[in-house]
Amino acid sequence: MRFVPTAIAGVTIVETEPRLDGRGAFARLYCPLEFAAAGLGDFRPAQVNLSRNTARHTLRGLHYQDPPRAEAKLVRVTRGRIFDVAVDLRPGSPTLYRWTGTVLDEDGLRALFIPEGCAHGFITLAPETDVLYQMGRNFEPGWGRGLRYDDPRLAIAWPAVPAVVDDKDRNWPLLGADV
Ligand SMILES: Cc1cn([C@H]2C[C@H](O)[C@@H](COP(=O)(O)OP(=O)(O)O[C@H]3O[C@@H](C)C(=O)[C@@H](O)[C@H]3O)O2)c(=O)[nH]c1=O
Repeated sequence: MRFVPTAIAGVTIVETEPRLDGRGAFARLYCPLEFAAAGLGDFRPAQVNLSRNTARHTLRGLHYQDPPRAEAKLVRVTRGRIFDVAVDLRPGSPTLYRWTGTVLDEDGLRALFIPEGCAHGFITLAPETDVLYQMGRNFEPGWGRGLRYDDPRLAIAWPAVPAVVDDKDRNWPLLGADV
């Protein structure tokens, strides 16, 4: 596996190194030892979730959880294509409130690791897009928090105008004027 850093410490593109043969390929997608060796901490997926998105330009996010329920996630696409975004919310971080984004598509061989303390969201770039998440923590209702995908203080350069957005995601609070 190859771990490619982004502009935000810990937010990491995880690439696989498939072994090809006459049948096709074999690829390792996750390994706790390799994650730890890459400096990503003790990421141990507790749940695996599927997000199925019917329409192109469906936007979900930006979602995070505060301590003590902060959660890391490893995100990949098994069908279709997304622009995947992480926002740094860690107090004291030199990249606080900065965002980074990358395209993930259905070859499934590239994933984005989002560490605890960062918000996450995506927009689909194709219809019928499936996003598979490995989550570092079990789902507990009531701990979910959000940022507005169109918050002018984040100024995320989404590659398309969102066509489908849940009311919940349209109504997260904007960041304060002091940010
Ligand atoms: C996140 C989650 C939701 N649910 C339920 C709650 C609700 O009834 C339904 C849909 O939940 P949501 O509206 O929160 O789904 P969604 O808006 O897709 O939430 C997801 O967005 C992306 C951007 C992420 O990063 C994920 O971690 C997650 O927050 O599924 C679970 O049962 N388990 C879970 O882990």
